[in-house]
Amino acid sequence: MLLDPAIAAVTDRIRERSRAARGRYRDKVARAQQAGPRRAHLACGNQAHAYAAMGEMKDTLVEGRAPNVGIVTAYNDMLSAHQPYETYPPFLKAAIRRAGGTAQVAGGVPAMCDGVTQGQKGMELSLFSRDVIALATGVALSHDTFDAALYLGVCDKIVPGLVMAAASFGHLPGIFIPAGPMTSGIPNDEKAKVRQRFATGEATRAELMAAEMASYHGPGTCTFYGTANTNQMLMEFMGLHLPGASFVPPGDPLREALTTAAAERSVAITALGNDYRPVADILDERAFVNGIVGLMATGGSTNLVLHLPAMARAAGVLLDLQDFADISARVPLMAKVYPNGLADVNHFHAAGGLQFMIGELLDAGLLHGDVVTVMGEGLHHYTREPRLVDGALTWAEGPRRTENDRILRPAKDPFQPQGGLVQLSGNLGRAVIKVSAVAPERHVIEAPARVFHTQEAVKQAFKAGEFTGDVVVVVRHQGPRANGMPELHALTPILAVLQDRGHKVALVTDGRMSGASGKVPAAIHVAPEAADGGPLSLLRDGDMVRLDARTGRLDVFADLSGRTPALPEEAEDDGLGRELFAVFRRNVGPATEGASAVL
Ligand SMILES: O=C(O)[C@H](O)[C@@H](O)[C@H](O)[C@H](O)COP(=O)(O)O
Ligand code: SF4
Repeated sequence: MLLDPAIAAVTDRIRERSRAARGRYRDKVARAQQAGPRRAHLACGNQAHAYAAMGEMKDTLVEGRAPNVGIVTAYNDMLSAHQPYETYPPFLKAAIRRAGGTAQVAGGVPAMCDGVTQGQKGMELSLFSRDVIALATGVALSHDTFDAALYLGVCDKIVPGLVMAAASFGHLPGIFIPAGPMTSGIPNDEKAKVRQRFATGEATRAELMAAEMASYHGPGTCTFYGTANTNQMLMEFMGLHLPGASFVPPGDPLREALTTAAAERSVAITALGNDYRPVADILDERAFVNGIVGLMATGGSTNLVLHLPAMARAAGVLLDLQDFADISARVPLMAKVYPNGLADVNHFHAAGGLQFMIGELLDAGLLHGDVVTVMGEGLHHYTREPRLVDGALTWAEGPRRTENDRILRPAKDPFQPQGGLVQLSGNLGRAVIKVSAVAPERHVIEAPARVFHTQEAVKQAFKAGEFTGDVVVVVRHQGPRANGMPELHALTPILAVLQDRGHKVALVTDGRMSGASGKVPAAIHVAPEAADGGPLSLLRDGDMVRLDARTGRLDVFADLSGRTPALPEEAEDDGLGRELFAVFRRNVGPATEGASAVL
């Protein structure tokens, strides 16, 4: 199928914009490749230290002919999605040994659960933790004894941080290994309703706790289509998972077979063999365009509008918000998974999932098919789904029709003709809004502003009954330089209550929202941020603000000239590590470029 002209034009524009940066990147990768097999240039002492504790693998390692695979793991018990990784390293090592290689845990990386820190002080470290993960992965791989890497990570900032590092070590082949989604609990929508009833005092704390525990009830990724599951989609659309690996639950025999297969594949695609697949050959402008197409077609998390530019820049690919806007304008919304609908990722997967979508989008010419992937040449590999036949893993032709058109639709008969994310611009700056989860009649909101500097202040105003009509809630000084750009998802229940009362409600912030945020229109990632003197800092209560997702405008109808910028209250260090991240706040770039302090 010929590539759609609009997708081709965006790709050409990115390729042209990135030409110099991508050239420098490819030169760097070539230098690393010329250094030859990764251990040939290490001194005896370096190698002795590296292998000292490797037991039966030691001789093979010293001999130096078998591929050595570095495992980078984001295991911890705090993220339900990462808890299954506890047992992965010995399992992977055994599989790699059977495949003729050796393996070492190169290092661990930190992982923050945004569900644990949501609405708490820790959330101010969340976005910066992505860069910390990239740095920690760099520390792990800097031992430089590896011919390939396996990346164990699923959630919000973990996959982006790992990809930033995998691209930086682009001479190494790399495969991302997921652990799979939690089995379905109570519907996400039911949980959200109990939260709203708790916010209005109609539900007890005991009822709320029971609903939360019935929603988040076991190992695996939370089942809403938030940032973590959007990451899983990206890893298939960009060719860094094995096909169909994303949504097989932990403990399923197919899960174990896919993990084994990824281990075996990592041995097969090193420079020591004859199917060398370095990450640098996979992560080019076409892979990132394919990722953005998947983001739009699935109505994925707004956080990827921050993460993808940082991931791409690590590979010498320069993305702009206009690239997202142009792809969103061309790609249909094919999936309705919470918060965009009532289904969860398990239902989505059962309806046909990513394999159905990739097939549809390839047939529609909306994806680059001629790409390099860890599975082989071409994205067509990702239209196939894994099966266990007589105990053996095989890939079969994936579904070519949806099993549930209330969850998943063909590209020719989508839920919406355009993607879920819209760029806004106007006299308040640039912003992003996720419209796939917002009712069409709420795509334009014009109302008086109420201006706040913290989420807590909004909650206090709600409790005091101060919201009695249409309102644009402005929460400023939440940008990367101000306090690390936290998610303000804890405001969702009270904003939804106001909306359900019949008020026109919108949120405008230089902060961000969760991938699980949904039905209330929110203009987020406003840049320039208030802490950088952006117009948000000049807003006052009562200013008339208009958020228009149809025309892509964000404006205030007031003369801001002559106003003095409002400064936030000085935040005090709180014993939760805030002071350790001052260097990130000082050096972080704008949200429009991915809000990174390292790239
Ligand atoms: O971007 C995301 O997907 C969110 O960061 C998500 O990972 C986070 O955990 C939410 O807070 C979960 O939703 P609740 O807070 O509503 O449980
Ligand atoms: S999806 Fe969010 S809440 Fe769930 S484990 Fe991952 S980070 Fe935590």
